[in-house]
Amino acid sequence: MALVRQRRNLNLRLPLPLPDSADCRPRFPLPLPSASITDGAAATSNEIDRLSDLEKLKVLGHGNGGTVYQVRHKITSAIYALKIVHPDCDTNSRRNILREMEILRRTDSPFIVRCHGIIEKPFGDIAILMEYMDAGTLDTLLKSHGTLSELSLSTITRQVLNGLHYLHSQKIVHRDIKPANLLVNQNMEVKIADFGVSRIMCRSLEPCDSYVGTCAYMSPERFDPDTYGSNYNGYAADIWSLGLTLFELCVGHFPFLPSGQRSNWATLMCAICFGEPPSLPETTSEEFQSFINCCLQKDSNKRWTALQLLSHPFVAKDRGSENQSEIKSL
Ligand SMILES: Nc1ncnc2c1ncn2[C@@H]1O[C@H](COP(=O)(O)OP(=O)(O)OP(=O)(O)O)[C@@H](O)[C@H]1O
Repeated sequence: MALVRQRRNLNLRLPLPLPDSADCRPRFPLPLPSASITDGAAATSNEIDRLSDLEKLKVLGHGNGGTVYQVRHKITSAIYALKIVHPDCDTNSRRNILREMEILRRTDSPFIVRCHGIIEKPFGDIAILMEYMDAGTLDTLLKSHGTLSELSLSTITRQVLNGLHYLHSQKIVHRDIKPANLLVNQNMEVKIADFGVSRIMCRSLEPCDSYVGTCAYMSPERFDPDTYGSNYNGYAADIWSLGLTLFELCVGHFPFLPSGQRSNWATLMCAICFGEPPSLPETTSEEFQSFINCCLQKDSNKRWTALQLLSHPFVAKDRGSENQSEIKSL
């Protein structure tokens, strides 16, 4: 039975806990992780361990089981994103947040959204304090600014690949790569977020339960492992999802569906498993078409890894300076 994620607007009545409650102490002493990385994230004290030190400014969005707020640290005035999950959320949402906490505690990369603290009240709310990404997600960018140029996509791709290569080297599979889970800031830094359905692999050939994540971005081997690569281990599936994500950011609609058309789960699954992988319009460069082709190999064994893709001509050339003026206009 597929565990396809559904968005729900939960009625979350979540006032921040009262000041100085001993219950608000984090179970994991901060910093989380080491503060030695200089990635442009807001400077943080070593211990932001009280929700009462944070002032809510606005709601940034709602996810499964929780709400993300923009908050200001009252002492340093630094701005963060705070994800609060209500204790009454369903078991699935609670499992997802615990998984997300576990992964955020382990990760330390400029290409992964940084966690500045995890604050838990026993039997109460769980809050994750993250760096604030001030330009939203690639999904919101697509909706507000339209499709992205190849130059921007190349810069975005390099960053996401670096993030995926880092995660995969740590034996973490994301399992839900899509535009809405790639956060972006005004410097056009792109970071992977939302580890709610991610998985830490213990053994390299361990199979992964395939029916989690967002159905539309799932790879053929997640539906049919025997036909499309014998063993679903998740790493290659992240690359497939990246390919579809870039495709969507380039053409403006989900690749397996013509613009504006909606589909059900079964139709999508048939298109992914039995149809040809989508091809980019001929107006795009050969390099980009080749890159997408390397990501969207239906046989997962033929799909390139994140490390291999980092040397693909579409991303290998750093066009950062060329890209600056374009980025500023976004
Ligand atoms: N670090 C952040 N900086 C800025 N905005 C953020 C940050 N984290 C999340 N958001 C915003 O909050 C929204 C909700 O995020 P959240 O991770 O709770 O859920 P989601 O990814 O949208 O859904 P779900 O977790 O159910 O898949 C995001 O879509 C994004 O717009």
